[in-house]
Amino acid sequence: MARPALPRPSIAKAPLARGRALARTAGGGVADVLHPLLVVARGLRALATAGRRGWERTPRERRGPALFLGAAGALAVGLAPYGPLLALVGLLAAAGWAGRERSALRNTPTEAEAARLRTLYEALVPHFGATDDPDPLYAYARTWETAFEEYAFADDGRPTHLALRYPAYFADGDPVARWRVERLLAAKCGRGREYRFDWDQEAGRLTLSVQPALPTTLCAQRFVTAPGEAILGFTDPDAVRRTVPVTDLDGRADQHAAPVLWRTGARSTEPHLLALGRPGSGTTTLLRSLLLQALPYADVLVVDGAGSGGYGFLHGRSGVLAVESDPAGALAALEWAAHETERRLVRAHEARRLGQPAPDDIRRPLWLVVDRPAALTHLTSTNARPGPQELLRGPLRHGRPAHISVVIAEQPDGAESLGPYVAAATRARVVLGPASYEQLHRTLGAPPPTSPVPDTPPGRGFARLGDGPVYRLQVPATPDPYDDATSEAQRGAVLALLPGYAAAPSATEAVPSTAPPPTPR
Ligand SMILES: Nc1ncnc2c1ncn2[C@@H]1O[C@H](COP(=O)(O)OP(=O)(O)OP(=O)(O)O)[C@@H](O)[C@H]1O
Repeated sequence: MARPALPRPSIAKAPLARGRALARTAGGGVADVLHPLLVVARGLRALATAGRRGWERTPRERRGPALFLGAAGALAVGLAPYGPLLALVGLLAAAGWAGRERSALRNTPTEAEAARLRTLYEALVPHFGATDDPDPLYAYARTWETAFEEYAFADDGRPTHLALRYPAYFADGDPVARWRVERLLAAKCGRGREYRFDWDQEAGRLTLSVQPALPTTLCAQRFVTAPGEAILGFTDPDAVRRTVPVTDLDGRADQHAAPVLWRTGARSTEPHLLALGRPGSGTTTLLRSLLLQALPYADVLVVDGAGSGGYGFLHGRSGVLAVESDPAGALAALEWAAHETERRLVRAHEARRLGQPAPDDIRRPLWLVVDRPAALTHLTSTNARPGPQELLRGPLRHGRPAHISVVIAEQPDGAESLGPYVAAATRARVVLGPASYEQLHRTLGAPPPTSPVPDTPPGRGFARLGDGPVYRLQVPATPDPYDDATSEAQRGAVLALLPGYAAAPSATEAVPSTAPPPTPR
């Protein structure tokens, strides 16, 4: 990328160099005198940040008691003889320790570590250096100490933390320029790990840190959510403000996890969801998880375009209108959904005209869950009936006022054939499994917060709701209970969430298997 030319210095070089040396000596002296103060200030800042993070991570219901305990402790210290003085000394000691710990990030590196830092620095010169800068931060003639402020290494010698300064003229607002630097650092620091890059644009500082894997020990269960809320999966504790109590696969209860919550319904700004993932990445599992969460308060209609059979366990359950996995039935179900959307809109409109509340038969939410609609597109040409895309249009366009949520799962190569309408109407997005930076950026509309890695466990990916931030995501395990490979514990967990069988006549009969007339319910 063309870098803007820098203004040429207007003063002579020798006086400039002398002045710079003088400034450096004076700066060094002042830094020595102020060093203890700086350590304490840095420690105070670290303590404040840790306190804020701890507070954000504390579940709301525990904040009251925590506040009470804190206030009681402060009162006890205030009333004790010499209490405030001792507290101040303690605080300064703790700040000194925290500040000292932080500066330990910059211990003298071993020879191998120094070589690694030198390699990193030199690799960054083409990106951060500029030939017309008279005093460049990055140049082959200089050393890494000029730009690297903090670093830490794992036992295997690979960097786990790096904080560096970059020049003001680097285009840090340009995602492509940033991505080039991130890709380079991820490659040089060691592939196969997930790196997070925090660009402090105001200070011109970039921090790289290795991200721990998201826990994969959560399985389907009754989550504490409001009607209309669905948990897409779980993310980093510091990425969201809310936590929910969960029980993990080992049966350990009383834990809290950070959910990525998707709000559906009439007030949702992202009423429909699109999940993309390569085969085996876990999109069917995500859909199963969402269906089990929706069933307590909504009717669901499942269209299994690929005919995977992964939803068979839902057949006949209360609230399950139909599970269609053969192409003809799938198209008929989509046609029914299109008519049902119209019916709901007409009924809502009538009620509004008469000044009455919305009638009961349109209030119960309907979830239209479509797994791999692209597999159905070939039917359009042979049957001369509207194809899945056209049939999805009504529910996608009018779903919100009609209380209809559409959830679509597709493979990345099939997403192209879904057409622009589906892409425009699905503002809640999930990408599961391995995906390139470009794919993630294109699908989510924003760069991922961490460098993508080639090997991810099933159900691992990224999620974005509308214009919000991009979250790392791990979907809770929700296997097909009729699959032989499913463990007893997971089978029991899924079956426990299923509603009872629908009383005869089954609601399934509401969904005809041929092109239907509008069906009043
Ligand atoms: N969140 C998860 N936690 C644990 N295992 C998972 C998760 N998601 C998927 N799996 C496992 O990965 C495998 C593939 O999952 P799934 O069938 O959901 O993938 P898919 O993307 O729908 O692929 P396909 O289209 O091939 O069915 C299954 O064995 C499933 O149990």
